[in-house]
Amino acid sequence: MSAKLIAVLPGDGIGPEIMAEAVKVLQALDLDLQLETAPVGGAAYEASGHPLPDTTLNLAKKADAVLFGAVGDWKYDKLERALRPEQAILGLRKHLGLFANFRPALCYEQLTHASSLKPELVAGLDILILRELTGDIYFGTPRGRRTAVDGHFPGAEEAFDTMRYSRPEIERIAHLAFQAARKRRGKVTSVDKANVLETSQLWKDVVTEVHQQYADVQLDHMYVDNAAMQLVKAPKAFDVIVTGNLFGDILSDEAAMLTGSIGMLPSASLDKNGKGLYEPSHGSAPDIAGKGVANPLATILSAAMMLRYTLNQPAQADRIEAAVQAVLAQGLRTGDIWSEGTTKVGTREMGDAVVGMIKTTPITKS
Ligand SMILES: NC(=O)c1ccc[n+]([C@@H]2O[C@H](COP(=O)([O-])OP(=O)(O)OC[C@H]3O[C@@H](n4cnc5c(N)ncnc54)[C@H](O)[C@@H]3O)[C@@H](O)[C@H]2O)c1
Ligand SMILES: CC(C)[C@H](C(=O)O)[C@@H](O)C(=O)O
Ligand SMILES: [Mg+2]
Repeated sequence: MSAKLIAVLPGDGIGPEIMAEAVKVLQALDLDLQLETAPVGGAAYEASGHPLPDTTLNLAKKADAVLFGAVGDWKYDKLERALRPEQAILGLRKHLGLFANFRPALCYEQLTHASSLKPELVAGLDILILRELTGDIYFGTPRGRRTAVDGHFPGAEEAFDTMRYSRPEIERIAHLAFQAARKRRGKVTSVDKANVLETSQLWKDVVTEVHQQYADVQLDHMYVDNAAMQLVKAPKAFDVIVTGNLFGDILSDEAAMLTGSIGMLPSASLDKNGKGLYEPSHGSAPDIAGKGVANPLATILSAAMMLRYTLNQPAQADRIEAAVQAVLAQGLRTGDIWSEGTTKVGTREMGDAVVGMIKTTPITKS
């Protein structure tokens, strides 16, 4: 069988630092992978004038899977929107049809005390946020600037975006949510703002209809403001949360803190055939970039998701996840998850420790 092609897109800020560690981990597994790196985001803009050059997009399309770091930097905030680094990840999601974003929030036993919540609230936490990724106000048109003709300030400059969802877009993500719940604890919470937004009312109606095909799964609906509150009040009451693009973006960052740090939250963004892009849920963290202190575990765990979901190597994914847990059990911590009595290490040391653990605990190939 020929080598699987992985597009490696490190990006900006801490992106190259965390990606180097994930690549080391993949190389430590005895797998037939061909890793090809390409610029993306601000790095690509500097090199070629566009955050998602055709060469990078074509590599991503051709590859069996994409491993993505992070993009963005404050210095690009004044660029016209189409040229900003964030358009690279939005463009990849759109062009590759990556509509289903799985963001599992797991609180590892060793990190119970790293969460900003009381340990008993997060101990054993295992929830899955399923975020719709190619619709909603992120991609709706029209959008832009204009002169207000009504409202509180007619004649004033105003900006507008369009929130939209179509029935099939909601149906396909709802099916995935119920199917995921079947393999877990059998409960889906659909999060919306149907008390105000028509988009959300359609979301709620369609999720309810699709639920009729999954009588064995429990379905609850929750408004997003309440969901934000319940996530910090009683996070373990959730199993699968399914929601739209904007609410999912916000709730997944909130859920990250239940696990100890945003540096722990991996993600998989899948198309209808299971092909995917894998990236940490966090951004390029310009405030700590270049210092060698970023937590590489979300990216390393994203590589594990890639092995499980797209490359059909579940045993190798297990191996990475077990190595991460073993390293945490040894007491190694990057600054974001450090607590009294543990050992603070940098990005590279953390990656080296995971690689070392993988090499000393080999398993049979899947
Ligand atoms: N998918 C992506 O590429 C992606 C995702 C989110 C934000 N961004 C972009 O990243 C830039 C910075 O955004 P932001 O500051 O709002 O969010 P961020 O996620 O980059 O950082 C938020 C906070 O979390 C910390 N943090 C993030 N990742 C960390 C890690 N691995 N280890 C330790 N600490 C970590 C940062 O230091 C910062 O204090 C912006 O340009 C934004 O648009 C990109
Ligand atoms: C960088 C930005 C476009 C992106 C999003 O909003 O989807 C990020 O916050 C994420 O969560 O992946
Ligand atoms: Mg986000």
